[in-house]
Amino acid sequence: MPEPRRSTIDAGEVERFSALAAEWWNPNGKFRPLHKFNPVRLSYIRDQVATRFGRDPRAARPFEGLRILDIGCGGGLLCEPMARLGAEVVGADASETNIEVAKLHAAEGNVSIDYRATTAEDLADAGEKFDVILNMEVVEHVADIDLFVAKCGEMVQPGGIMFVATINRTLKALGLAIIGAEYVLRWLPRGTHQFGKLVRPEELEKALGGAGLTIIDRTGVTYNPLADRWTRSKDMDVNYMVLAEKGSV
Ligand SMILES: C[S@@+](CC[C@H](N)C(=O)[O-])C[C@H]1O[C@@H](n2cnc3c(N)ncnc32)[C@H](O)[C@@H]1O
Ligand SMILES: [Mg+2]
Repeated sequence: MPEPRRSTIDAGEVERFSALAAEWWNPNGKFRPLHKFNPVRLSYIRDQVATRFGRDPRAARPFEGLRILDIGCGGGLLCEPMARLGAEVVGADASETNIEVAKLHAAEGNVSIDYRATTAEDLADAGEKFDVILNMEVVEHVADIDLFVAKCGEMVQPGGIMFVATINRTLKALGLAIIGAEYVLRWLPRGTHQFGKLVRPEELEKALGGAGLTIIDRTGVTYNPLADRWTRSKDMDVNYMVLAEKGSV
């Protein structure tokens, strides 16, 4: 008998996000933290993509001609700005409800995005390729991180790049990102993050390496309570982002 096909879907996780789908575009709702992350992650993505692909970040549509996959796109908080920067965007999420919300919002704003309710494994197995993959706040919610990263890696064109944002598995992250954010400040619903599923940078690096990608940049993302703003920092103990590249040979 053939082995059952491995899947990246953790049904409980996908269900939890589907149940909150109406909240995606509410800047003060359950996804407020993602809205608050947007300025820092967008400026990082814009600057890195511009550098790696030789674009002028101040141009009106610097991402023209680039094909971008936003995997685990949720309501499309990153897909829309990517499309506005000129990219051809595929937004994919395992939750059909999220994709419905994302499609409606893009239609209201007249933004063109190819939204699909699917997984990384199905896209990769269909032979899809991208210049840039955004893998933001997803790896800590999948069932099989090595498979997920491997399938995303397969879809990166030689010379292409993948951004990964997640939360480190440290005691500081347990205190700030779980106890602080879910129980004390109530920024996120309780149970959003499970400590055991958080991802250490070296684990991510190993999974990326197995997928033929090398980390070329890394940054911490930390909260500044006085400014109520997230900024880049050297501290990768809690939230962090890495940029990985697939060699062009
Ligand atoms: C925390 S949200 C991040 C949304 C978006 N990337 C952002 O940062 O604004 C995680 C998303 O990943 C999706 N997801 C979870 N497991 C997935 C999988 N195996 N394949 C694709 N999407 C998945 C969930 O449905 C959810 O929308
Ligand atoms: Mg998360």
